[in-house]
Amino acid sequence: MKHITCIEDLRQLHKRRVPKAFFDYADRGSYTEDTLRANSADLQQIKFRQRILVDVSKRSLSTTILGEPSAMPLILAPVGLLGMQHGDGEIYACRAAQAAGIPFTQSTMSICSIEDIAAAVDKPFWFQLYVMKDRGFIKSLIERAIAAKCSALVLTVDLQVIGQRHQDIKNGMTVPPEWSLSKLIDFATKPAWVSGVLQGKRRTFGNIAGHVKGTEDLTKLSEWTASQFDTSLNWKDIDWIRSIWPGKLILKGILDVEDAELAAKTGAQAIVVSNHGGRQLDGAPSSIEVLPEIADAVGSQIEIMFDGGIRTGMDMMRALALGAKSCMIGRAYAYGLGAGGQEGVAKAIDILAKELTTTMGLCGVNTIAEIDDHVLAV
Ligand SMILES: Cc1cc2nc3c(=O)[nH]c(=O)nc-3n(C[C@H](O)[C@H](O)[C@H](O)COP(=O)(O)O)c2cc1C
Ligand SMILES: CCCCCCC(=O)C(=O)O
Repeated sequence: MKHITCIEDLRQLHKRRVPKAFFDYADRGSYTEDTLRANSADLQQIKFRQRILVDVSKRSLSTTILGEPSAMPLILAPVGLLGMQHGDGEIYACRAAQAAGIPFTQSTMSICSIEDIAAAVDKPFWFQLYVMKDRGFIKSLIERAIAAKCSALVLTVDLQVIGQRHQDIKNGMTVPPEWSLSKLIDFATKPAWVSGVLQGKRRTFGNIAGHVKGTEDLTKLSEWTASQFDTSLNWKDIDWIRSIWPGKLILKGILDVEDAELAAKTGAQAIVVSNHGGRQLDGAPSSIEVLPEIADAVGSQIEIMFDGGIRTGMDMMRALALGAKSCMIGRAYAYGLGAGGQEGVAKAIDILAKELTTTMGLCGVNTIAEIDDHVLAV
């Protein structure tokens, strides 16, 4: 990893090492991908104010996230199928996050199960929930997260209806998955990836397989899962979740001020301003475009997390300056995982940390708490 200097280097290595279907699943977005592109493009347009001759010798990235100390204002976002980017990918990503002193969020749609991760790491991690029609199963999933001592529940609220990702269909990432000669050849040319995945604990959705009747079979499992996303999910369901989950609750996928105001009234501790990394509502604004108005409206009532398009520490600084208390990354660490397992995820975190600390120094700030819009050029 010596010559890897930025997240784009990890992306290129991921692309070489992981079969195209899984690389594209991580990399691409929904429909025209306008929102996917806008996430990064809008961040990059924001310019900093360079400040000089300020003593920046005592810079620190340390902060708190939901009242807990964190080495930096960064969280690994829930990313489905990490175990297909690298065998046991969820475990390696969680270990890298914990070694760096930041939270890791396990997706409902993980390959490793909640219990697999809990048995493999020392500290609590966060669990992300997709609410499915089978509420008995969802109740049992929340109870499993409680038993595993997960320290926050991230309820994703922007995937009741699934945005189509054209490239997944073209690559046969469908229900059931499609096989082709070119796909088999692609797999055959990635022996290190194949052996890593074969050595992994599981190769299907670990949280779901076997817990619901018939889902031991891969086709049935994927059909059941695809049919389970619940379009009837609404604000009243938050009360039901809160009646089962006693801990910290985060609502992820908010882009609208009115929704942020409703979220602040639910008793949740945080929201994530997010458009699901441009994978859902194509044509939605970039996350950074709506962050300032949401932060103005509810920032004093509820903790604000941000994601969408973060590829550099400079992007983190921009989001912090516009009202986020912390940032989540999805692709940036998924690229690291595909490129080099735990070491690759650690590299992604380290790249962002170094870029953020450098940017702070050149903008004349020493602490995360000092970052606000005075670091931006107007
Ligand atoms: C491959 C992939 C899978 C994802 N799976 C989930 C998921 O299971 N649950 C969820 O809430 N968000 C999921 N997301 C969205 C991320 O949590 C996050 O919102 C998004 O990646 C942020 O944008 P970024 O990738 O530009 O950092 C996924 C994102 C990617 C790239
Ligand atoms: C059947 C689609 C499930 C998608 C789950 C993972 C996810 O959120 C993503 O963005 O991909």
